[in-house]
Formats: sequence, structure tokens, C-alpha cells
Amino acid sequence: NACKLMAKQKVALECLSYHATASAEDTNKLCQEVIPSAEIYNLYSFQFHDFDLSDEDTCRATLRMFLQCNLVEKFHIPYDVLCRWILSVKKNYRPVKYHNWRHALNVAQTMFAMLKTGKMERFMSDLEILGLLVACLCHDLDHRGTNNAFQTKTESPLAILYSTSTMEHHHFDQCVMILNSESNNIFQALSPDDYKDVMRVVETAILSTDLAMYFKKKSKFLELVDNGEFDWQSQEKKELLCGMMMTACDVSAIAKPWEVQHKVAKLVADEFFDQGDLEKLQLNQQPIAMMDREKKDELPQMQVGFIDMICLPLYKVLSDTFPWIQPLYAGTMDNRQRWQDLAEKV
Ligand SMILES: CCCOc1ccc(S(=O)(=O)N2CCN(C)CC2)cc1-c1nc(CC)cc(=O)[nH]1
Ligand SMILES: [Zn+2]
Repeated sequence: NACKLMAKQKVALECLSYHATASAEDTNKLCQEVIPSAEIYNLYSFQFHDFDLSDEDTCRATLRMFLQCNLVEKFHIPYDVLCRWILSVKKNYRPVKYHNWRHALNVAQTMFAMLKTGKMERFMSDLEILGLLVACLCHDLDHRGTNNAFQTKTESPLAILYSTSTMEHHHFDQCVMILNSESNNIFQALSPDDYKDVMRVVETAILSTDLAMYFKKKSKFLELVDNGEFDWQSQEKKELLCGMMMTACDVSAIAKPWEVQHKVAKLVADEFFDQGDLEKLQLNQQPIAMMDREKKDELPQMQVGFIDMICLPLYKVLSDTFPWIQPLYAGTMDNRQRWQDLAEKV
């Protein structure tokens, strides 16, 4: 309707007014650089963190993941287009405290480690691997540091455009915008059928990162596992598995070594508290405990709840079927104990 059209134009104008894609000089610079090995960047490890990486390193590490999966050869991706696309994706993340480019890189690296070290690539086609890596890198594009509830409450243009999974629809929109930008289409050499299929993988994967959808997905997945389902080749089952893998990657900071988890949790909390401040000031509303900095003492207990309600069940059901991703379950259990100890201290 007219309202949606206006909202769409408003969102589009916002992005047009600011050059959304990479510059020629940044692209040429990245194109010329030597790309260190996956081992140098520790990309095969479930303990990876980005704290010591410069922004240039993050782009090289991303290139390395595509090269390790032979995606450039398999899908005839022009190398300069891949460099430009990576830089454009990075440029379209805002400098918010948690949902920024570094988070996207970490999510993509966990997917890479699940596929390689976790040996899940054997259940995936090359097209699905390409789609999953692209989805991870794009899954939070243009995040404003506020959640879906906030879009609805403030009647933001995004909430007018998408009434459900508001931010996730916007993230996918941004992914399409970048692919449709001049010389940024890494899928340009794909056949029309492959193009349709990979875009379907990317869209389903990005939309599945809405945690509100997770509970529905999990019960369906449990049903399949309980029926000893192992041929993940049917379209519906494959989409379900990809969705579970996306959530597993999205929350994987919970499974990292304690120093990493503790640091990242502070970034998550700071972003939540900023939203809580906005709700108090802009909406004159009392934020939920998770976003209320006056209740920061409850944070350890909330993390235990997050682990018990979302993370452990997810990593348990995945590692029951795919045993090589068990380190994600073990890492989460270790951090549960750490958060529990802090919760008892307060
Ligand atoms: C660290 C600051 C507190 O962080 C949390 C507090 C509560 C819960 S919750 O599971 O109870 N739940 C989730 C669903 N919401 C709708 C209601 C609240 C989750 C987190 C949390 N989320 C993420 C993902 C962004 C990462 C992370 O480390 N912790
Ligand atoms: Zn995310």
C-alpha cells in the first residue's frame, strides 16, 4: 500500500544518500594483497576470536575462507568482484557495539569451522556452502543496535515495511542491494537456476536468525532427529538444518573461551543497555531487565538462562547428530559454570 511504498522509499533514500559500496582504491588494495593461510588466522578453530585482527585482516580472513572452500573456482567468481563485495558488506555494517562487522565475521568463521572441522560440509552442496557463508556475512547488515520489538514500538519505517522478523527482512534486503550494485555481484557467473537456488538459501538462512523463530524450528528438528532422520537431502529438511546451523553460529560467542565470551557479553550488554536508555528517554517506557542498566547485576543469571533455554539444547541436538561440533557444546557448558559462579557471588 502507499504507506509501505513511502517507507520503502524512505529506507532506500537513506542508503542512496550514502555511497553504500566499496571504493575503487580499497578494492584494488585488497585485490593485490597476499592472503595469509587459514592456520595463520586460526580459521579452523572453534576458539577463534577477532580481537587481534585489523580491519584489513578481517577482509583477508574472509577472502581466505572463500578460497579454502574453492568457491572462487567452483562459481567463477571474479576475484576483484569478491574483494569489492567483501568491502561493501563490511561498509554496510554500522559501528554499533555488538551487531557490527566483527560479529558478522565471527559468525561466518564459526560456519566455516562447522563445515570443515565439524565435518558438516559432507552434507552440503557447494551451492549451499556458498549461500551459508554469504548469509553469515550478511545476516545482520545495517543493524542499528536495536531489536525487532524496538522497530515496532517506535513505528520505524522498517516495521512498516516488515511486520514480522523486521530486522531480518531488512538484513536480507541490504544483502540483495549490495549484490545488485555495480560489479558487486559475486553470483554473476551462476546459471539462472543456480542463482535462484543460492538466493533461496541466503534468504532462508538470514530469516532463520530471528531468535523468535528458533523455538519453532527446534521442535521440528527434534522430531526429525527422534525419527532417526539422516538423509538431510530433502529441501525442507535441508532448510531446517541450515536454519539451525545459522542460529548455532549466531550465538557461538557463548561457546568461546571464557575471556572471549566475557568480553563479547559486555559488548552485547552495552548495546542492549543503549536500547534501554532510548526506551526510557525516547519512549518514556521501562525497558525489559535485559536492557536495563540499573539491573546489570542480574546479567550473569540471565546468561545462565540464555544458555539453558537456547544455546545448550541447540548444541546438544546438533552434536548428537554431528559429533564433531561437540566443542561448541563443551565450551558453552564451561561458560555456564563461569556465569553460574558469578551469579552466586552477587
Ligand atoms: C549479555 C547481556 C544479556 O544478554 C542476554 C540476556 C537474556 C537473554 S534471554 O535468553 O533471556 N532472552 C533472549 C530472547 N529475548 C527475546 C529475551 C531474552 C539473552 C541474552 C543474550 N543474547 C545474546 C544474543 C544477542 C547473546 C548473549 O550473550 N546473551
Ligand atoms: Zn547476528
